[in-house]
Amino acid sequence: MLLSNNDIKREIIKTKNISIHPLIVENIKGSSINLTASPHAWDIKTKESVVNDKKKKITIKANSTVSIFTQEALWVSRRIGGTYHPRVSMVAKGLSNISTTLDPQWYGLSLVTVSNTTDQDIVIRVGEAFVSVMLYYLNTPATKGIIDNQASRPDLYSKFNLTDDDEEFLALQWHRNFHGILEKMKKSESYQYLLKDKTRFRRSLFTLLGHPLISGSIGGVIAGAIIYYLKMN
Ligand SMILES: Nc1ccn([C@H]2C[C@H](O)[C@@H](COP(=O)(O)OP(=O)(O)OP(=O)(O)O)O2)c(=O)n1
Repeated sequence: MLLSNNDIKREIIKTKNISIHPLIVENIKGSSINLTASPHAWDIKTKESVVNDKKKKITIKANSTVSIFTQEALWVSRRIGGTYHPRVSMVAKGLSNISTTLDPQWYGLSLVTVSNTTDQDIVIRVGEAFVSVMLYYLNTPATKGIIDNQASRPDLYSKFNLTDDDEEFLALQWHRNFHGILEKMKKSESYQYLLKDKTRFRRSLFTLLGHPLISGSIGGVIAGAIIYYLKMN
């Protein structure tokens, strides 16, 4: 089942299935969450950084491909999986599709690779939302402990020529473990803001009654009560 904005917000508040830091509430859309570009990005051919000196712009040269780290680190539990998609506004500029997967139990930054299919350079601003993640509840939880990849993908970024800044950021511990992401998120103003508003994201009684297990149980209790009443008379 695809998560709506209310599902995502509710899960973030509960901290049992999703954590994200930094949490930008405006980037939670109807049925996805947008992730933003960090100042850590490289051309996959030259291996060099494609971020300008002021750390404000990422330039994707004509017909080239770059890997960009998201600013956000994400953790999902065994009950959630996801898919990465480009934003329509990015595709309209001539950037390629991004169709990759988010495994249950993943934690870390995302390294998103995107190609410029045009013969003109394309700029992504640092902090600009450039990829959407759609999240799904899994029918049954994935097997505990199966995580194929290391947090924030050192297997992939170690191939690039990292600047001092890149090295410093990628060595930070908070985005490399589940607790670090959770603790940072919980202390953030945006999390506190969501928390204050939490009653808005609770499942309504109507939605809960629609759940097969709950409606079945209520039906059973009512049927039992009727049978008991009829027997007594
Ligand atoms: N654009 C993306 C998509 C996913 N991931 C993270 C989250 C995923 O849970 C994890 C693993 O994704 P894949 O399994 O697709 O990675 P690989 O291509 O390395 O495959 P495999 O795990 O089979 O080696 O990488 C990422 O950093 N950037």
